[in-house]
Formats: sequence, C-alpha cells, structure tokens
Amino acid sequence: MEKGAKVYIAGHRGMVGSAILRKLQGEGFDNIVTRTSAELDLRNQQQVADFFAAEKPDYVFLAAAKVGGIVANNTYRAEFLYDNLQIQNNIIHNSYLNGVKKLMFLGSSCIYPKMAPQPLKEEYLLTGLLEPTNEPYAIAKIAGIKMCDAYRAQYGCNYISVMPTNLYGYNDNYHPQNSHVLPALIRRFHEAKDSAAPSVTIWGTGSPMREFLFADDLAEACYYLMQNYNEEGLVNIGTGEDITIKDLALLIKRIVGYEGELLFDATKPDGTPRKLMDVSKLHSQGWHHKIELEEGIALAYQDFLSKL
Ligand SMILES: NC(=O)C1=CN([C@@H]2O[C@H](COP(=O)(O)OP(=O)(O)OC[C@H]3O[C@@H](n4cnc5c(N)ncnc54)[C@H](OP(=O)(O)O)[C@@H]3O)[C@@H](O)[C@H]2O)C=CC1
Ligand SMILES: C[C@H]1O[C@H](OP(=O)(O)OP(=O)(O)OC[C@H]2O[C@@H](n3cnc4c(=O)[nH]c(N)nc43)[C@H](O)[C@@H]2O)[C@@H](O)[C@@H](O)C1=O
Repeated sequence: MEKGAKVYIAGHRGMVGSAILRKLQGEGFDNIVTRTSAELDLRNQQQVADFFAAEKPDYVFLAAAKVGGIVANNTYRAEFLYDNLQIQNNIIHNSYLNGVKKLMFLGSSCIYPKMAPQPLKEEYLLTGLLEPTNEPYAIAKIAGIKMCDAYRAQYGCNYISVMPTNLYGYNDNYHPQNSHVLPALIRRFHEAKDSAAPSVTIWGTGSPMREFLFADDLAEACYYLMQNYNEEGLVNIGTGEDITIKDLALLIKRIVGYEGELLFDATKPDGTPRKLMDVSKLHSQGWHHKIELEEGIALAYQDFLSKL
C-alpha cells in the first residue's frame, strides 16, 4: 500500500476498525475513506454499489460485521448469518467490480471445528462440525474466506483472509449480555467493586480456554500482512498462548481491585472447550505480538474508566 493510496476501512468505529485507522494514520496515510453504518448500510446492495462506484478505493480493510459474544451469537442467529453474508458479499463483489487492488477480509477463530486438534492450524478448516452457539457466524465467515479465494481464482483478485483470535482493547463493547468475556468481566468486576457486592458470577464452568490479543496488536498484524502477504487461504493472528476463563477472571479481578468471591453459572454455555491458534505461519511471515495479556487488560480497563 502506497502512502497516498485511497484506503477504505469498513467498520472504522468498531474496536478493530478504529485500531486499523489509528495504525494507518500513524503510518502517514492521509486518504482514508470511512462511513458509519447510519451513512452506509453495508447490507444494502445498491448503497454499497453506489459507494464503491463513487469512491473507487485502492485498498479495503473489511472490519465491519455483526459481532458479539457467545450469548449474542446464540440469540441473534439469523442476524449473525444474514448481516455478515450481506456485508461481506457486497464489499467483496463491489471491490472486484471497481478494481480494488487488494482487500483484507477479517474472519474469526470460530471457523474451526469445535473438536479440532490444538493448536488450530489453518489446514483444519472444514474438517469437522462447528460449535453450535456460533455456527451461523462461523458459516458466514467461512463463506467470506471462500469468496476471497474464488475471486482470486476466477478473476485474479488479490484478496486475503486473516483469522484473529478473541480480541479486546480500546472501543470494546461492554454490553452486559452481548459482549465478549473480557469486556463483560471488566465491567462486572468494576460494578461489583463500586457497589461492594460480595460475589461476581462468571458464565459457564470457568474451564474453557481462550486466547486473547489486544486489538492494536491485531491492527499491526493486519497492516503488516497487507504489505507483505498475497496468498489464497487464511492466516491465523494470535499470540499462541491461552488461559482458562477462571484464571482470566482472577486476573481481571486483581487488575480491577475487586476483593469478593467468584461464582460460576453453569446454566450459561461454555462454548468451544479450547481454541488456541497455531501462529507458526504468522511468525514465519515475520510478525509477533507485543502486548501481553496483563498489560493489555490494564490498558482496556483504563479505556473503560475514561468512558464512564
Ligand atoms: N471482537 C472480537 O473478539 C473479534 C472480532 N473479529 C472480527 O473483527 C472484525 C471487527 O470486529 P469488532 O471491531 O470487534 O466489532 P465492532 O462491533 O466493535 O465493530 C463492528 C463495526 O461494523 C460496523 N457495522 C456493523 N454492521 C454494519 C452495517 N450493516 N453497515 C455498516 N457498518 C456496519 C459498525 O459500524 P458503526 O459503528 O458505524 O455502526 C461497527 O463499527 C469483525 O469482522 C469481527 O468478526 C474476529 C475475531 C474476534
Ligand atoms: C470471538 C468469539 O466470540 C464468541 O465465542 P467465545 O470465544 O465463546 O466468546 P465469549 O467471549 O463470549 O466467551 C468465552 C468464554 O467465556 C465465558 N464467559 C464467562 N463469563 C462471561 C461473560 O460474562 N460474558 C461472555 N460473553 N462470556 C463469558 C463463556 O461462557 C465462554 O466459555 C463467538 O460466539 C464468536 O463470535 C467468536 O468468534
């Protein structure tokens, strides 16, 4: 990507899109195109066609999506499938029609089979059944990978797909029910500290393992791969390290400074038992994460406090 190139970041107000925007601005890009969902509903085929025909971006980061935690995925199953298929189909197809030089599609580690061997290698895609709570979202993300590969094969489009692990960071979603575990627990421990509540309830058994990457690290990786990677298929983006939900809760509890007890609500779903990324392909490309979990949670908590 040349510094003067016109770059469209779809989803620039979200956690990931805003981190990519900061990264590109920091690198000196000054021709960045953005639209909020109120200005441009990416599910709408005609609106997206008109936008691409008018703006003709050179490069596209596809970081707009219907996103949420385990309960949101399981509750809004139709929206997670429909919205995500519409958004990505419209952007990928109109990028092709308007000669976009390169596009990055963001998927998720939930595309891998629920019981795949660990760590998750890119080649495990489509080798088994998906986790039921996020199957609609995962099916949409798998379709996005296959769209990029099909447009590369038939039309020669340089569209690449990256699969981030679970993310957290600035501008995260702190909704009590619909968010991911890390922001949900920052909020719950903070509110329990404020109200001197005797206990905090963690969903599920606490035994599932998850890997977490700070969104600004993800943005660094996306920028790096946009400059250096031009292949079909997918690339995992993560740290290669994971932690149980119980240990994550204990870490957040300590950082927030809450002193009560932990309770576990086994009526809430655990989801996939483990989804540790194999990051050897990413490391062989020359990229490694910088922000470790404890430091990242402290930064996210400061961001949460600053927006109260
Ligand atoms: N968060 C995570 O843990 C992970 C996220 N990812 C992927 O990273 C990408 C970004 O996620 P994240 O930043 O967390 O999500 P956010 O929910 O923070 O942001 C999503 C953005 O998408 C935009 N958007 C949603 N629907 C529409 C629509 N119909 N039309 C236009 N814009 C729309 C929103 O725009 P607006 O603000 O203007 O409404 C929003 O800014 C997604 O592809 C997601 O699947 C992958 C792995 C983990
Ligand atoms: C990024 C990823 O995000 C989703 O999958 P997930 O990894 O299961 O994400 P999660 O962060 O919601 O939960 C992780 C674990 O944590 C437990 N947990 C405890 N207490 C809370 C809690 O309070 N909130 C949430 N959300 N989870 C909690 C929860 O029960 C689960 O065992 C996908 O649907 C899919 O969209 C996707 O790609």
